[in-house]
Amino acid sequence: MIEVEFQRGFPGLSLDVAFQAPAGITALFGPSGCGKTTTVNAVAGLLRPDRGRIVLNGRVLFDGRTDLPPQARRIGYVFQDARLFPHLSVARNLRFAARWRRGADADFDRITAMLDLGPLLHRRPATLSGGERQRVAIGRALLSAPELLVMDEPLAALDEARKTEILPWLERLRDEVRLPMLYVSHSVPEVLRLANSVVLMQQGRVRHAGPLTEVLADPALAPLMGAREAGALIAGTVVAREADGLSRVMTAAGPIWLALDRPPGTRLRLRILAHEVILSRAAPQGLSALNALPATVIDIRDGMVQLALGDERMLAQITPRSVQMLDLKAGAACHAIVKSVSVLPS
Ligand SMILES: Nc1ncnc2c1ncn2[C@@H]1O[C@H](COP(=O)(O)OP(=O)(O)OP(=O)(O)O)[C@@H](O)[C@H]1O
Repeated sequence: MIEVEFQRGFPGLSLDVAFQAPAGITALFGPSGCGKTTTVNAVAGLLRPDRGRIVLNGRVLFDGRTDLPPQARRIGYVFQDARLFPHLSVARNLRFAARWRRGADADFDRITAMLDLGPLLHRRPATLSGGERQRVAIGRALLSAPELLVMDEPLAALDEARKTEILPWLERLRDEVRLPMLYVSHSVPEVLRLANSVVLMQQGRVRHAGPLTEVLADPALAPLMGAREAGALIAGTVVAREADGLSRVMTAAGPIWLALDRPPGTRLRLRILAHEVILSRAAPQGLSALNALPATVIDIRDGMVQLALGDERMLAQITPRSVQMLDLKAGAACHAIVKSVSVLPS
């Protein structure tokens, strides 16, 4: 767990930042110039706050008295450009990061296997693709045995094909390495695919910090991620393939049937946008939509109905006239009819 709280003034912007990030990927998200890079630099020890307190797993990195230098903070940093040593092979770039550590050989084998770096070990950085270079940079950061991984727009310099190539590795990192990771990004698709939590930043301040699912399902916060993005992000697992070819996906909101070809056990993230959900007070009958889930209204605001479905939250975009016709208010029982679901790998 990383605990961050600091202030730092610049002529054009004063930063006043506070959030905590547990294990998993926490995206620092916000418009250009809102202070994302400055924040991760303060955490990594590359920028000195005016005041504050930064604590990693109970260890003070910075406060009024302590100010550990970057190399003593146990933080792995992956920059936009990989910054590998050009004259060293991939293997030597990797070994360099672990050079002082006991147990480094076992880590070398484990991390090389996890990121499938074996075939690249004898190559020089100049002969690698941008995506391969970033994979090596991630491996190098992990080999320093960090307690926190900081990634500042690690995909920003890559073209779409290379981004697509590296995303599954970042997912693997998220699911297999139990580290807190701060991930700076202003790409909504990247955040949706990778993040567990989000720190939403605006003009040097934290507007909200919390689980991604909570941000997307909150009508007040979702617009900060881009108006089109309001909706739910629900975790599910494929449990069965039905006789008619549809897959049954179990979620905390209930079972959802999807036309998918994934084996049972596959974990997914399901994205259900607010404008793809319609509401009905009675259990719907005679509808072509496959998925109608019992729900309870939590709140109605700005044309959005916020719903509870078991432990999950969902949004439905709705006109004031429909709110009136259906007599919807907080606490009302209804059914959420989901017209379409997009599936993100998890
Ligand atoms: N060394 C500095 N000197 C003066 N001002 C600075 C300095 N570093 C950061 N700032 C101020 O902080 C602002 C935020 O910069 P920062 O790079 O953290 O934003 P960002 O959210 O990462 O933006 P982007 O998405 O474009 O990378 C800058 O626009 C600038 O006003």
